Amino acid sequence: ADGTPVPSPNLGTTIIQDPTVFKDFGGKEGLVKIMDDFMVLLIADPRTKPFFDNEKQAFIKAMLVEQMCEILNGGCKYPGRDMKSSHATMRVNREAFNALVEDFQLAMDKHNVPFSSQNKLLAKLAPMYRDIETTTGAASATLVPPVAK
Ligand code: HEM
Repeated sequence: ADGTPVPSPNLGTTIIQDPTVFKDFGGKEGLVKIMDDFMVLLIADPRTKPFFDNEKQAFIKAMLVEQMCEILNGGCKYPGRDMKSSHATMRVNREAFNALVEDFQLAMDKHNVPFSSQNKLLAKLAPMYRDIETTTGAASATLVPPVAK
């Protein structure tokens, strides 16, 4: 009733109300560019390459754009799955999670997103480790359990 958007149940967090943050990301166009560079970094990074060097990268990028756009109150509606179910078939550990966050910071730096706005978004993403980290052991992008031939 007060005009506050209702967060999507799959978003994993609440949205950022301050509209200057979305502007600092260059709007949706800016997010598309950031995710393009982010994916390049993820594939160049040996810690994350096994997860992203596959045919799903375009889909994942598109989902990330919608998710970040909605979190930044950019008028998008994230259509993807929740964080727990979309990462449940992998073994993501703390190292892999931190590597992804580092690479995302590099991508945001490259696009001159002010540090304060980077941190506002990162504060929303950081608690998602609870749903995304699936192991305290070795990381692996192999489906669990293995798919029978
Ligand atoms: C805060 C951190 C993260 C966010 C916000 C995030 C977000 C997302 C989103 C929105 C999707 C698409 C969901 C869907 O399928 O509908 C996805 C899928 C995926 N994510 Fe993440 N993710 C994060 C961390 C990670 C990490 C640390 C890894 C591995 C190192 C990872 C690997 C993947 C992979 C491989 C998929 C595709 C899964 C599939 O479709 O089979 N993600 N993620």
